[in-house]
Amino acid sequence: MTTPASAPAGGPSAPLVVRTVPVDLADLPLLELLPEQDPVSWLRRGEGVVGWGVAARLETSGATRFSDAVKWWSETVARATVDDQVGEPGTGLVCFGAFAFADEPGDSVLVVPQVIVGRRGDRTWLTTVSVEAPPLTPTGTPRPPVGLSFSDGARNGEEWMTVVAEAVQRIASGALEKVVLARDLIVTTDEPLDVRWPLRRLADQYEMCWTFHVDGLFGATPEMLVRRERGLVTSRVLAGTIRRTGDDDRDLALAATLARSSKDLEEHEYAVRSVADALEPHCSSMNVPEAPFVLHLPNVMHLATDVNGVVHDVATSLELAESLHPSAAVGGTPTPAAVALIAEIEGMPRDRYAGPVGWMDASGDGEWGIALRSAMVTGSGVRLFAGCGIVASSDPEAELAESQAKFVPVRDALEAG
Ligand SMILES: C=C(O[C@@H]1C=C(C(=O)O)C=C[C@H]1O)C(=O)O
Repeated sequence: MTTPASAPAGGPSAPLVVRTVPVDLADLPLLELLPEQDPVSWLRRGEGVVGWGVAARLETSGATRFSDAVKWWSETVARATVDDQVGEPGTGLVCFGAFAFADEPGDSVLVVPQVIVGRRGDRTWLTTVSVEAPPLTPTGTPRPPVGLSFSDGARNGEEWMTVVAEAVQRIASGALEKVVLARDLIVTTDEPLDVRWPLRRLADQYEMCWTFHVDGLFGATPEMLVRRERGLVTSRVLAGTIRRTGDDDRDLALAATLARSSKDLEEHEYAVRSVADALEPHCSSMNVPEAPFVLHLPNVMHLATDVNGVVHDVATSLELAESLHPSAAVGGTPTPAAVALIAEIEGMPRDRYAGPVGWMDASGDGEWGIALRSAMVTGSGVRLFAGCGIVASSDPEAELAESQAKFVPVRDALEAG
C-alpha cells in the first residue's frame, strides 16, 4: 500500500525544481543548521547530508515496500528539473528513507527535504527543492529533554532471558544456527522530544558511527548495510560483541579475546557469508577479508568486516539494501527460519528498528545503514531498541548485559546536561 504526498506548494504531480550550489560554511557542524521542524540527518565525522522541510514524501508498507520506493523514486527523479553545480554523490536530488524490518507490521517512508546541506571532504553544498535558498545560520541550542522516565518495553529482563533460552534450545534442536533477538525500553518525557538534542550528543560521542534521523527514527549506527558510490559497493558487517570496561588496558586484552572467541567468530562468519552471498550476483569482483578486525566504540567492541565489490548491474543502493536485508547481523541463519522465530518468540513489533535507514541520490548512489543503537520518537516519548545474536553457546544473562550496553548510546544521549 503506498500513499504518495508531494510538495504542498506544487500539488501531487508537480515536478521538483532542484538546484545545488557550493557554499562556504567554514567548519560549522551541519547539525547546527537544523530547525526543530522536520529535520533529517545522516552524518559521520562531520561529513554527510542533513536537511529539513518536506518537498515530497512516500509512505509504504508490506512486502513491496522496497520496490514501491524504488519505483516512486525513479518517477520522482524523471520528473525533476535539476541544476547541479557540484556533481558529487549526494548532490542534486536526494531522498532520505527508513524501512520497516518486517513485511508486517510497520510502515516505511521516503522523504525529499526542501533544503539539503551536504559535506564531503572540503566541499560543502546547498540543495534546494522547489524553494528559495534559506540563510544558512546556526539555529541555537536544542531544548533538553524534560522529565525522563524509563520503563520496560514488551518484556522485562527476566522474561527476555527466557526467550533467549528458548532460542538456544531451538538452535540446539537443529532448527536454525543463529537468531538475533531484540528488546525495547520505553522512555516517557514531560514535553515532546527535540530530536536535535540526542542527535548532537550522538554525533559527538559516536564519531565512528553514522548519526541518523528520518521521520522520528534516530540513532548512531556502527553498521553500514550498503554504500554504493560510482560503481563501488561496500558493506560493513558487524557481529560478535564485547562490552567495554572503561579501563583501556583491560579493553585491549578483551579485544584480543574477542578476536579469538570461537562463539563470536562463528556468529561473525554467518553474518559475513549472508552479505557476501547477497551481493555476489550484483558484482563483477569482490573482496571478502578472511579475518575480521575489532571496531572500538565507546560502549562496546565488535568484530567487523568490510566487504567491497564492483557493481556490474544497474541496481540502485536501495535495491542492493533490499537484497541484503535482513542480513544475519539482525535476522539470523538461515534467514527464513530466523525471521519466523523472531516473529514467533520476540514478542514485540520491531517496526523500523534494524531496518535500512539512509539516503539515495538521483543516480542511485547512496548509503543505507542498519537502524541499530536507535530509537523511535512516539507521541509521549521514545522507544529504544537493542538486540543480540544468539547461537548455540549463548548465555541468556550475558546477552541481557550485552543488550543493556547497546541501549547506552541513545539512553545517554537523552540525558540533559
Ligand atoms: C542487533 C544489534 O546489533 C547487532 C548484533 C551484534 C551481536 O550480536 O554481536 C553486533 C552488531 C550488530 O550487528 C543491535 O545493536 O541492536
